[in-house]
Amino acid sequence: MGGNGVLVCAPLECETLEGMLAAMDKAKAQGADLVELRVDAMSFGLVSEVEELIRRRTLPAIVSFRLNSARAAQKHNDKTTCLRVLRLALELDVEFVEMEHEVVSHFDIDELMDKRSSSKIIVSRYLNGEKPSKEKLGNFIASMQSSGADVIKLLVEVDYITDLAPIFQLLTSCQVPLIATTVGDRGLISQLLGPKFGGFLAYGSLEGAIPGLPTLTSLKQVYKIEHMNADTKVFGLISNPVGHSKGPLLHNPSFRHVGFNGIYVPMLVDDIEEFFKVYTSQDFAGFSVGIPHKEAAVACCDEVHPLAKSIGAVNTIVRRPTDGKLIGYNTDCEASITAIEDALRERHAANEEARAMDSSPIAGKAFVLVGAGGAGRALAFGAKSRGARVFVFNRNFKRAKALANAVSGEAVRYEHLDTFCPEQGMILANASVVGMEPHTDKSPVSKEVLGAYELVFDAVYTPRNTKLLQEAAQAGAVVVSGMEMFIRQALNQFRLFTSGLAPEEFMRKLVLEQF
Ligand SMILES: O=C1C[C@@](O)(C(=O)O)C[C@@H](O)[C@@H]1O
Repeated sequence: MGGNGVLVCAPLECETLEGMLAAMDKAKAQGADLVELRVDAMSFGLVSEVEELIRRRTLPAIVSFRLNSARAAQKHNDKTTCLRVLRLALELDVEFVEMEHEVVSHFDIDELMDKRSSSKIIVSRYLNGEKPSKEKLGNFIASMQSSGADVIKLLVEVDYITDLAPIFQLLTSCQVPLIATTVGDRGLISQLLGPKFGGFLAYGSLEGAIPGLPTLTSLKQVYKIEHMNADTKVFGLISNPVGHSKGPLLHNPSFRHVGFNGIYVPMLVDDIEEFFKVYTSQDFAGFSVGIPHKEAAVACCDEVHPLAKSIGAVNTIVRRPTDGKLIGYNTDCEASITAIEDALRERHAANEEARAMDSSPIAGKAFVLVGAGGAGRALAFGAKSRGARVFVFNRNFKRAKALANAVSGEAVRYEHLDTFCPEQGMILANASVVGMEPHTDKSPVSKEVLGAYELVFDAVYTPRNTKLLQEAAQAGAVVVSGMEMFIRQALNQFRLFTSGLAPEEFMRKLVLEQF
């Protein structure tokens, strides 16, 4: 158990007794404080197997026998068996016994309550297909509370991250210990932020076992939720997809390194405008913005920094503590352009043809940009500000044209990308998602034309060495990984999040050693 009293619980669903015991040992090794034994998952013939499981448990346990699930219907589990198992668990004095509100009657609950000595009773309810308003959830809680439960649990299916807001409000206000857990990828932050809002426990899965749940190792090592308290400021990456981001691995340890009480979580957001309508509290203090929301983010801000405004894309938002206003910035532009400049300067210095340090090594060069989304806009404006001639390629030609016009550049049809070679020594920058995990066998540009480029940059950073960069290196170009842009944009973002702190050496070391 951590400093805030929050328990980390691993739900285990194995068919065999030995499987359950092995999974329990694993959960223990990965830092779980307790396990939820979903005994309805076991294909046991005898209740004696459950008895053995409980007796041989190596961690405190919740014994749960769900009847209200698709699996229960398949396995013909019935209420009589369920009650037998729960009675047995109480007789064996297991730490927690969980029963479903919609299955077990008040009469059953009373009977089971009478049986227990020190076990705590969790009464749970599964809500699917209903949009969970705060009122609705509150009503369920009130009726569950009247059963005399020690702990109440809500299992909610969420379609959008905004569905979690009423759950956070309830966690804060509920008078009885409350567990709120969710089903679906959009619910991930309910477990990561639960402890901040007063949740009784957080669920973590064994490596990769349950989609939508954080892993036990990430709860323990990345988020360290045991340190979280009501004052912890929430930061997050608003993106879709979001799972590829290394942001949580970078920002969370860095917050701890500088002693800043913050947590940085992935936020799988479908509609950014709706997101900011719902999450208005000062608890949600700052955001990174990723694909595909960077352009739409501009309109969500109350104030936008002039650079971000001219680019038309925001990748960083800070909620101003004094008045709650959302202020938008762009840290991608300087990050990507300085990464390219530094690599060229290094190359020129090595070749002893160094130019005057005060002019950009990009000045006057042909800058070929692939992708006209948020990241592409930042690169195009950055290149233009350094005096480059910008050529924009984008699958949607209209967007390519609009961006090219904005930077006095030229839009070229996407079909010509593989043969485009007006001169030698150009710079190529990929700002599209082509080549990003899981599509690592793809490259936006064929290798035959790469010899025309002096430098190739890829904004994709997962993987660090994309197919494009591998082929560019083979063709003799200087290559700059998106990881360099990632770290630089994150450093400035971190300064904005924390009002000036940025442990550069620490953050660079993390990226080098752990990613
Ligand atoms: O483009 C990126 C990458 C990012 O989306 C991420 O993957 O963590 C975070 C954003 O701030 C940044 O602009």
